[in-house]
Amino acid sequence: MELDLGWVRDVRVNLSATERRVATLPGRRTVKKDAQAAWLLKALTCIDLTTLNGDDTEGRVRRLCAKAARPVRPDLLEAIGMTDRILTTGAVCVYHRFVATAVDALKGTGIPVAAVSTGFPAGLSPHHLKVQEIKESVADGAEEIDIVITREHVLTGNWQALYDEMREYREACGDAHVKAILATGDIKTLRNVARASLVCMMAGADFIKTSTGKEGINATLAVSLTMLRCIRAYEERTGIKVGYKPAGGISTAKDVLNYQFLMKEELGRDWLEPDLFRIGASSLLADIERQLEHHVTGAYSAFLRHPLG
Ligand SMILES: O=C[C@H](O)COP(=O)(O)O
Repeated sequence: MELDLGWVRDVRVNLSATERRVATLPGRRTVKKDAQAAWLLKALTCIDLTTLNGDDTEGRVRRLCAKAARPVRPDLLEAIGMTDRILTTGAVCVYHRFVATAVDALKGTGIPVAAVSTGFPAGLSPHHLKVQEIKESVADGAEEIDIVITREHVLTGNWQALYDEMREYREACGDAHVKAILATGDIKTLRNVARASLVCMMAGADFIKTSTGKEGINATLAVSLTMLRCIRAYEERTGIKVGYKPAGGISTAKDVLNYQFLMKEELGRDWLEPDLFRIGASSLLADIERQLEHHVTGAYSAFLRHPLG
């Protein structure tokens, strides 16, 4: 849609109400036993299994892809009666450099590759290079592109520049889905988070995503509540369902359940599926597998028994 500056400027966020709402969530909601295993298996299908490190190698990316295709040990799946289901993570997320490797490693699995393009994580490369990077990631086979916005546009209130940038990224993605990373830890206020969320959705983002995982503060429940309310408002006004991806620091089964509860309460059942919900995480899968093992055997295993990449 066109940029609706009036809507962007009118947005307000009540900080204390937001904090109160999310503070009560972990105490109010809990799931146990079989229900917990089911929620965790659902969470697993929404993970963008991620490696975004300076020391990434083709070998690590291939190992991560193998894990994405078979995320839970076969004996555990058998014990919980899930052997007839094809369970995979939602995507594998890598730097542009490793897109072709991941596409090759995931051939035949149906798992899409997500690329962090546009000069991730700071997003301060020259604009034409960022657009070019998106095009090259798509040409290498990425079906999803995670772009990073220019935080300066938000911090200076230049909503038109943010909108134009996002529109160009959207266009460069072609048929690939685009997730807009707001880097919420950098843009300081919940009001900025809400405004940036709206602008990115107006400019065509398929998903809005909290963080790169590299900011000082990454995904939080308060930021998530703010972004989910914007997604809800956007759907009410346009009929378009935009997806949500919290990312960065979500590493335990307990964490992810809280995000799932929030999604269900705020947006409903549709937003618990991978087409509208992704979790950007590098180590969460290991804890989910540990919890599933505990569910089956009654004992916790050490993290070293759950290598990812
Ligand atoms: O988008 C994904 C994040 O970079 C992963 O962050 P994490 O390593 O804290 O799980």
